[in-house]
Amino acid sequence: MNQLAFALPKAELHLHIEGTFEPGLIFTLAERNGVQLPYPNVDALRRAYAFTDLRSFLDVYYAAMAVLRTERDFTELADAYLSRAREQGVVHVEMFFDPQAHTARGIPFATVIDGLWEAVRTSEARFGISASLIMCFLRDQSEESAFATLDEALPYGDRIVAVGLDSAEVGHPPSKFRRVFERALAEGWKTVAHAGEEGPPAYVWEALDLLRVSRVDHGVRSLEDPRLVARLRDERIPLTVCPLSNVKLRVVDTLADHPLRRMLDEDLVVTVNSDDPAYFGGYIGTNYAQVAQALHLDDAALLTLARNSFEASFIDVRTRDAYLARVDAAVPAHRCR
Ligand code: HPA
Ligand SMILES: [Zn+2]
Repeated sequence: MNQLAFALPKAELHLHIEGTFEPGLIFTLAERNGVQLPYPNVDALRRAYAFTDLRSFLDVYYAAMAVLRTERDFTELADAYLSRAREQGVVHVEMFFDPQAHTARGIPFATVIDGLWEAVRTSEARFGISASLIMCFLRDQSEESAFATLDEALPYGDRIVAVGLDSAEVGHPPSKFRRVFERALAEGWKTVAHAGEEGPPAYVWEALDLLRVSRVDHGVRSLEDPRLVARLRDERIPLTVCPLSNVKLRVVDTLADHPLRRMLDEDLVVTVNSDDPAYFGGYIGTNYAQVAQALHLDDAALLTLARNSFEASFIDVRTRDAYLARVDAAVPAHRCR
């Protein structure tokens, strides 16, 4: 086992909290809330995890969320992630949540954000992890629905560090949400967006130019466009890459085919993250370890990935420097410098 992959202090920047929903907790909450799932038991649910693309995953991901009903449910979901994340070396997380996936089922926005906030607010003290929230808009929903969600979030503005864009990518370009993101920026939120996961490099350009994102989520298809690669490198725009996710959703055939090493060789500010770890076969330390093995990444490369995660984060400069010092202290100097 690659112990450094787990021991390195890391920031997790691409993590859907609803994607950390483990089968055991799904069925516990289904029973507690009296919700009938379309899967009779854990084994049947796990059999549905044979994904062929992003859409086939999202169908299961949204189905499981039907059991999340109370503030306590959301707190328990986030607590369970934070507890596992600590074991994987996470010291800072900026977690996505999908309010529209809940409000569309009649769960009040306040229930979602109050429940998550309880876990986020107490995370540093209980888990040694600084945590923040990124509110994502579902790109396969309308602009109008995104605006309504933004309005609901305004009273909670200081609990949200950025807005993002997720769900089914192809056919829903960033340009569809230009006006929503303009408003979010005017409200003082930073912006990020999933782009170049299944969608073309043109979507990454749109995310940069129209949504003014601080970083690109996934972005692996950027490599198809040399001008885009040059721009990402020159402007040091981070990419939050999720290797195990890319294999599970068939963005790449195997980890050995993953473009992460090429992205590092291109001097891109690339980070490694877990996306939806309950569904994709591993949390962040496992992503580091497996990609290191498949792509023959040495300790110096893992160190770069961990350092990049803090450079790419939204934490203030002084805290970031303190985290970077912890990263350097975790690596015996003779091993990679
Ligand atoms: O990997 C993803 N891509 C897009 N939307 C998502 N929502 C959860 N995970 C994902
Ligand atoms: Zn994602």
